This record gives sequence, structure tokens and C-alpha cells, in this order.
Amino acid sequence: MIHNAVVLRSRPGKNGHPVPENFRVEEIMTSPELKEGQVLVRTLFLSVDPYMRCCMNDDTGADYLLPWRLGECVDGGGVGVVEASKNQALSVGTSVTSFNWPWQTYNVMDGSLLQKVDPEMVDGHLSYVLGAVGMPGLTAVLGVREKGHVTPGSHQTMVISGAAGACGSIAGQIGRLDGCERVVGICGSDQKCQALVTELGFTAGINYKKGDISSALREHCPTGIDIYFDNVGGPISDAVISQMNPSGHVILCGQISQYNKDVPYPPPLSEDTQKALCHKNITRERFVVLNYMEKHEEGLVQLSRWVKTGQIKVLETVVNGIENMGEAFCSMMTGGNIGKQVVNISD
Ligand SMILES: NC(=O)C1=CN([C@@H]2O[C@H](COP(=O)(O)OP(=O)(O)OC[C@H]3O[C@@H](n4cnc5c(N)ncnc54)[C@H](OP(=O)(O)O)[C@@H]3O)[C@@H](O)[C@H]2O)C=CC1
Ligand SMILES: CCCCCC(=O)/C=C/[C@H]1[C@H](O)CC(=O)[C@@H]1CCCCCCC(=O)O
Repeated sequence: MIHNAVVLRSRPGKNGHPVPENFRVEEIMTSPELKEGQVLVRTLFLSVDPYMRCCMNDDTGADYLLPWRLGECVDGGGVGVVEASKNQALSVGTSVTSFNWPWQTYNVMDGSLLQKVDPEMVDGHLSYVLGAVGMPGLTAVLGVREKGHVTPGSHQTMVISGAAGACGSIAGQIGRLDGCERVVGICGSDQKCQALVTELGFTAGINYKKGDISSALREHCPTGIDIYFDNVGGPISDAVISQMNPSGHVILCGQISQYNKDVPYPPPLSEDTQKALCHKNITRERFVVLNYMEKHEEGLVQLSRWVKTGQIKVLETVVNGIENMGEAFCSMMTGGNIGKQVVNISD
């Protein structure tokens, strides 16, 4: 059968910004003949995520990430449905997911590399498997709970950068559910700030592209900052850390503002920020969701419950068509998304 695949055409280059032209869609031919254990899956949704920027480099800068190879089909989080099966555990019609889903409209895959999805868990929204009830949701809940030290009743203020994105939008809601008194999000537009407050229940939103972040933080965090869920790094994080209270906690989740720079992960901190962390005895521990595999199942059950009961609201930005994967990825890297960015490949 003939179907479509997205391959990496070129790398952004040293300190380069990704462009949709770094990707190319090709027609490929796959034999519909399945070997024992294999399944034919039709792709429903594909995920675009910030770590993929690192996979576009020759050297990803992180030991757990392999570089994508030029001219080859790229992969990431995906969800789809089994259309033909020679695997006893996966019957036709089963919904399945994987972290390593090739960017193709159809895939012949070894069934043992796929995880079954219960559509009930995601209230029928299979795209949530890539977002709120998937890796980004787990990053939020485990990041907050493993590294945040939220103590109900102690009047804590949590700040989240990248707050309107996949991880940030969920992390802020969990901060509120777990008992923070104030939850303040930093993001890149007034529309996003408004969504944080009116739809997601944040205390306030700060648009870092407008005005002075430091004075906005002073206004919205009058008792200082106790917990910082850091998705972006760079000058935004310098400004937040400078207003943190002694013995506070930085959850080092990601540093997207530095991903187009040729530096290892995590990127180096400014001298002032290093001093602030040290003098105020602030912890800043690296958090990687893949290091907590044993807590994923329980985390997904919790996220599913929150989503189904409406305690957590899910925001998504959906683009249609495999030919728009590169566009969707570049848009997400420059703030075009609100909530999780996914691409709908087929219905
Ligand atoms: N540690 C872990 O295990 C994991 C870490 N992560 C990390 O979490 C972070 C968020 O990921 P995810 O939720 O998937 O992505 P998002 O949905 O948040 O999308 C990325 C967002 O980053 C913001 N952004 C882009 N460039 C900049 C910049 N220069 N300065 C400030 N903000 C910027 C944009 O929003 P805006 O409009 O606000 O600029 C954009 O929407 C990333 O750093 C990612 O690497 C993700 C998953 C797992
Ligand atoms: C190098 C910068 C990475 C910054 C942090 C980040 O975004 C991490 C994301 C990973 C998260 O821990 C869970 C994931 O799914 C993300 C990457 C997973 C990649 C697995 C790919 C394994 C492989 O190399 O085949």
C-alpha cells in the first residue's frame, strides 16, 4: 500500500531556528503482509514536542535522546488504531500508542512496542493520550509532586513559565489543586494570560512579551515565590529566581528558550542566578519524567480522574494533515499553541 511519511530533510544548523522546510513528506510503499506479532496501525494523532528540536541536531545534548537521521522518517508520540493484526494481544479496532511512533499515515509495527489505550481513560478524546493524560500531564503531576514540596495551608506561591503550554497549563492547575495559595503563570500573549485565569483558575497571568516581568511578578507575588515550575529558562527564569523566597524549590522541567542554541542540557546559568540559588538555599533539581516509569500508571489514573471530573481543564491546538507536521512543530516552538499542540492525521 502507498502512504505518506515525513522525513528530516535538513538540520537547522548551529544555533539555527527550525523551519517547516527542514521536513519533507514522501510517498512510501509498505507491504500489507504482516509477520507474526505485527500489526498495521492507522495514525490518528501525532505529537510535536520541544525535545524534538534537540533530535534535529547531530548531537542532541541529552543522553536519553537519539538524533533523527537525515533522509529518514522521524518519530515521536503518536496514537492510532489497529487495522489489521497478527498479534494475539491486539485485535482490530484497538487504540494504541507509543513514544516512538513514526510520522506516517500508516505503520506496520511490532505489537510488543505498542501500549493499549482505554478510550474511557481519556473520556473518548484520544488526542489527550499525547497531552493531559499522557507524557506532558505526567510531567506536570510528577514534576510538582516529586520536586515541588507543595504544603497545603502554608500559603505558598507557585510560578509557572511556559504556563499556557501542554505541561505548564496542567502543572498550574495541579499546584492549585494541591494547595498553593497563589498560582501565577508566565506566557507569551494576552490571550493566553486570559485563558490561564478565566479557564484554568490561575491567580494571574503575566505576558513576558509586554512590560517588565520583574515588576509584574512583584505585583502578583507580593509574598515572594516559593515554587517555580521552569519550562523555559533564560532571562524569564533569572527574573523569577531573583524573587524567590529562601528555601524555595525550582522544578527544572525544561529550558525551551535555549533549545536553538548549541549548548548541552541543562544550559549554563548566569552568575547572578547561581549566587541567588546558593545564598537563598533554593533547590533546583533536574526532573525527567522518564525516570519515574514506576509512577506512570498511577499518575495516568489520577490525571484521567481529574480530567473526567472537570477538576482539570484541557486546552489543545489541533492542526490537520501529515503535510503540516513541520509547520505545527515550528509553530509550537514559537508559541503558536495554547495547550497541547497535536496534529490530526486521520479521523
Ligand atoms: N523534563 C521532562 O521530563 C519534560 C520536559 N518538558 C519540557 O517542558 C517544557 C514545555 O514543554 P511542552 O509543554 O511540551 O511545550 P509547550 O506546549 O509549552 O510549547 C512550547 C511553548 O514554549 C514557549 N516558548 C517558546 N520559546 C520561548 C522562549 N524563548 N521563551 C519563553 N517561552 C518560549 C511558547 O509559549 P509562549 O507563547 O508562552 O512563548 C510555546 O508555546 C519544554 O521545555 C520541554 O522541553 C516536556 C516534557 C517532559
Ligand atoms: C534535551 C532537552 C530535553 C529537555 C527536556 C525534555 O523536553 C524532555 C522530554 C522527554 C521527557 O522526559 C519524556 C519524553 O517523552 C521526552 C523525550 C523522550 C524521548 C524518548 C526517545 C527515546 C529515543 O531516543 O528513542
